[in-house]
Amino acid sequence: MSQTPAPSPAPAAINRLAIIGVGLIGGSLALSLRQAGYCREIVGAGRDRASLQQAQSLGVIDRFELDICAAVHGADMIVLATPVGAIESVCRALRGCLAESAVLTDVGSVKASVVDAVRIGLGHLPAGFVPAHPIAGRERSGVEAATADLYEGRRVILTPLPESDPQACQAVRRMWEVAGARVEDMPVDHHDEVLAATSHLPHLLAYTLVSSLSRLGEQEEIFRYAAGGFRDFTRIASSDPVMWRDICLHNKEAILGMFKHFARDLELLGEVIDAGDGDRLLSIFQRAKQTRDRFCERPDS
Ligand SMILES: NC(=O)c1ccc[n+]([C@@H]2O[C@H](COP(=O)([O-])OP(=O)(O)OC[C@H]3O[C@@H](n4cnc5c(N)ncnc54)[C@H](O)[C@@H]3O)[C@@H](O)[C@H]2O)c1
Ligand SMILES: O=C(O)C(=O)C[C@]1(C(=O)O)C=C[C@@H](O)C=C1
Repeated sequence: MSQTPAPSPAPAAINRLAIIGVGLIGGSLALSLRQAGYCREIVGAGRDRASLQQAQSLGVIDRFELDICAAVHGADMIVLATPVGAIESVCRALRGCLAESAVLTDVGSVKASVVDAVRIGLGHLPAGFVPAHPIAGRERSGVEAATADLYEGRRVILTPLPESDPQACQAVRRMWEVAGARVEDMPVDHHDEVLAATSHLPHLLAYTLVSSLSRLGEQEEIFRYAAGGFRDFTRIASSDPVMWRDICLHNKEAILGMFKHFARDLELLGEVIDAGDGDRLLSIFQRAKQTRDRFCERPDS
């Protein structure tokens, strides 16, 4: 009796995906696309042989290259997933190696300076370049922290440029949707202002609080009595210092603008406490509680 052959799997939409910088963010993208069968081959590139070997043995990438040009050879999708301070030098190394049809995207936490870095590094902005930023992550870094479900139900912001080819935008959007994300477009400058408020400011406050307390003479004693409040507020101070140094250096104006806004409110709080104005304290805390409770009720929070 003749058997009906099993239907052949749908062809992978990305033939060769090259990820430059296979850490938490690039590695998680690779894992989720691999799980979905969306790429025929995933090639990793970076500077550190040991971590690329680890990425290969964890099944995150199929193979790796230490030479960035070799890694992007024949790739139809290239993702820059290094800290933002490395993007310019990576793009310099990519000069003359990118196929005209290749789609180039990134995952950087800031966008205006990444666009500048790509323009300077490559010498022009290719039509295939579509900047992107997944609003998902954690305080651990490196490929060992990567997970296939990191982007499930999370937002990814695309900041397409006037130069960006609509088909390249569609390819980047589809890739992130396959990884489980909800994709939205936003202008570059607006992205940098919004993220300065809700991501960069909280990280810098957490780092500063821990750094400031660690220099108190009584630190042995105070940390003995630190508990859930301290742990919750400061989780993100365990994030990668190189990544956050680069974010500060590359989103300076928006971050300093948020510092001014926050410093005014902190000063006001000091005045209200000094004046013993309980009603005013209550109204500040009530507004904050309502805002955070509403945020936490959102399914995507
Ligand atoms: N961690 C987060 O929560 C988060 C969230 C969203 C976006 N991002 C952005 O994603 C990017 C990567 O962050 P991550 O958390 O995956 O960091 P990571 O440290 O886990 O990974 C970065 C990788 O880049 C490699 N690398 C560094 N410099 C390089 C260079 N010059 N050439 C080639 N490879 C290089 C490192 O070896 C590492 O493998 C950053 O731009 C960051 O702003 C991070
Ligand atoms: O959840 C965390 O630990 C993160 O730091 C993720 C987080 C953030 O929410 O601020 C950090 C940086 C990004 O660019 C995007 C997301």
